[in-house]
Amino acid sequence: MSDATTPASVAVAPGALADPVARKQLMSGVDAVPGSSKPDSILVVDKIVRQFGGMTAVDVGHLEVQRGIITALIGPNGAGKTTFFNLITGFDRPTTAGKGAHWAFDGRTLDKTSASSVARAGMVRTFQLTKALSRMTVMENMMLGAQHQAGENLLKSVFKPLWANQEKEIELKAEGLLERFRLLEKKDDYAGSLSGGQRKLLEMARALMSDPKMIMLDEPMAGVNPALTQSLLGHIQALRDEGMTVLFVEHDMHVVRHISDWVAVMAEGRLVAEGPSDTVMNDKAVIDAYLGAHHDTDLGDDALLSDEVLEQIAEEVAAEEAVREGDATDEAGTTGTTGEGRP
Ligand SMILES: Nc1ncnc2c1ncn2[C@@H]1O[C@H](COP(=O)(O)OP(=O)(O)OP(=O)(O)O)[C@@H](O)[C@H]1O
Repeated sequence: MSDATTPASVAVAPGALADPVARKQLMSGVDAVPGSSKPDSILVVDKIVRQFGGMTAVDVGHLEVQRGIITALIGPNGAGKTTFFNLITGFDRPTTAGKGAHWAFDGRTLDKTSASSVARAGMVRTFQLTKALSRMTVMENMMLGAQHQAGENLLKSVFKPLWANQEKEIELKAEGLLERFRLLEKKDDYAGSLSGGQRKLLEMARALMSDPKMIMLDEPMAGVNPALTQSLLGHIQALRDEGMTVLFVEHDMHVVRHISDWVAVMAEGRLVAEGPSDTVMNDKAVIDAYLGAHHDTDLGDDALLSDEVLEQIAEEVAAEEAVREGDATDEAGTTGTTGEGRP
């Protein structure tokens, strides 16, 4: 848990955070430290640890997600982001289950809640199209997204005429969402025939069938061509502007910079930094987490390459050159060539 001062609790009115100034103002009182308290947290996570054999994939002490804004969860490969998503949505169990792990969504404890109950509570994640889903039509995929509504319940099937109206309603809702995501004319096509970007739109549309309060997107931009990127980003921002909370995992740092109101960073299973994107992406812990291993990682802004990092890279390059020169000199000594390798 952070030792940050708790900002005054503020109940955010739906839609109030469509205004960027309001969002900035709201988050300006929040300390940019891992585990900081938020004015109106929709998700609060405590002591979630997941070990695989002897390896700790996730070890998050405390994390709060602010309601009504876009939060990005970033971190290098293997940082534990997907495992963390799996844990809080009930698709996996923490090693600390029953031993201090606790998480609550919109005030409701989810520790022992199944994945479908988590979705019913209003926290819904997108899923990549599996082979089975690819063989279903776009509309069939949408109807699956509404599974917990009438029609799913076998008992109700006995009284079909009673809920047949609702089935029609669900279909209309699906059509409305498909129209919004420009997929309506594809509704009878196999989902597998969609482009990468259209699949992402379908994943989002399907998640919205259950009217979530928070949508969790796992790499929404992966495999999306530039033409659809802008449209996808616009859809994500529109959801936020309508009052939905968005939590997303993304590797594309340009995207993170562009749409995130807040960024949380994981490395080696832990939460290592938090804050507004411009602050976080200049944070030494973040730079170390990404650049420590991969100097060629694009963090979306050259400004991130601080003097310190540039100096470090320059030193490493100079050291490598010195080694190469040493090798060349050795070679010259044994073959009788000049330093430039010419006889
Ligand atoms: N089922 C599993 N069994 C064993 N190890 C696992 C399992 N799932 C994840 N891991 C390990 O846990 C660590 C965290 O993986 P995870 O996929 O959560 O990271 P990530 O941050 O989502 O990475 P990426 O950005 O590459 O998707 C990795 O070392 C991974 O190999």
